[in-house]
Amino acid sequence: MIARLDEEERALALRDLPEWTPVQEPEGIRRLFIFKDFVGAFGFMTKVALLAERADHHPEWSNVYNRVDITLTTHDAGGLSRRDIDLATQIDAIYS
Ligand SMILES: C[C@H](O)[C@H](O)[C@H]1CNC2=NC(N)=NC(=O)C2=N1
Repeated sequence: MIARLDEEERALALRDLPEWTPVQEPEGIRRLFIFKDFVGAFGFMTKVALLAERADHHPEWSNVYNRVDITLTTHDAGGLSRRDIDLATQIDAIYS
């Protein structure tokens, strides 16, 4: 069972993820990614999907044309966990 981060752990982890915004219901973090066009957005989604499957940790996301809106939360923990932080870090690396 993966643990939900407490307030202090969450604050510390989010220092290194300045582009991600804390959200509630579900408790998690959210970031909007913008691309030149749909091909850019979908190529990014393909890479994230492979990462997510490898980590057995999956994003809640939506795509409209060149925009990808991602929320990371851990259903098994009922909130934000280390898995979300790890996946967000990997997603940022793909985007940059
Ligand atoms: C059985 C499987 O390992 C679990 O359901 C995994 C899969 N992917 C998951 N993804 C996310 N975001 N949260 C989870 O709790 C989760 N659990």
